Amino acid sequence: MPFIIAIDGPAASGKGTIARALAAHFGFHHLDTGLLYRATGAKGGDPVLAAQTLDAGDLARSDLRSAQAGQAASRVATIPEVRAALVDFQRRFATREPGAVLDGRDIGTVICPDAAIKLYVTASDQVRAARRAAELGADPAQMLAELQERDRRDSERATAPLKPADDAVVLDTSDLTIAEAIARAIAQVDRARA
Ligand SMILES: Nc1ncnc2c1ncn2[C@@H]1O[C@H](COP(=O)(O)OP(=O)(O)OP(=O)(O)O)[C@@H](O)[C@H]1O
Ligand SMILES: Nc1ccn([C@@H]2O[C@H](COP(=O)(O)O)[C@@H](O)[C@H]2O)c(=O)n1
Repeated sequence: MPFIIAIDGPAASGKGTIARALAAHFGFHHLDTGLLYRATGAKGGDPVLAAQTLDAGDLARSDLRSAQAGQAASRVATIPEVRAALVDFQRRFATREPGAVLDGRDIGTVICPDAAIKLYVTASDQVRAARRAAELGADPAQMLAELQERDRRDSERATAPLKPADDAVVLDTSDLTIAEAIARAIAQVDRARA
């Protein structure tokens, strides 16, 4: 039975950083599910058709990490038919042996409700904006507005809104270095595997 690690949280909280590190540490597969929504938003045309026909080329586009791609992703992510088109791929990925780490917004609540361990990674708005601004070479105030708008849309949508699963472990990385955050996440997974 594959071991599933579900990681959710708001934008730029450090989910991807932790997910990649956990996958490397435990030898698991990693899926950044946000990339599916970013690619769907960037593809243009009918978003439902875009989600239904996503291919490897769409996911390899070089412009998916931009703030604009994040905004487009969060708009198409409010469409229930778009979300439905992406469920099977994510659930199939989660069955890969020996285990899988998926990070996103609804992994612990909708995609993998039976995951062995669920982490909800968060950080203060200011810290997240500063980190993303440094990463993209952008203005922190502009990043703050962008993240808050995206978080609001993600939290308020009717289908699969961003929220911690009832049984998620909350990991606030505001005052943690990357190494500290990863060490805490590894400790949580070790506990769940014991
Ligand atoms: N604990 C930390 N301390 C300092 N910087 C961090 C920490 N965790 C992550 N970062 C940095 O913050 C930025 C955002 O991290 P990351 O991409 O992992 O977030 P995310 O939650 O996956 O974002 P998104 O939801 O937009 O995909 C990256 O530049 C990353 O290197
Ligand atoms: N499971 C998920 C993952 C992502 N989204 C939406 O995509 C946007 C971009 O995600 P990033 O993780 O790359 O920032 C995000 O703002 C969500 O709108 C989602 O709905 N569900």
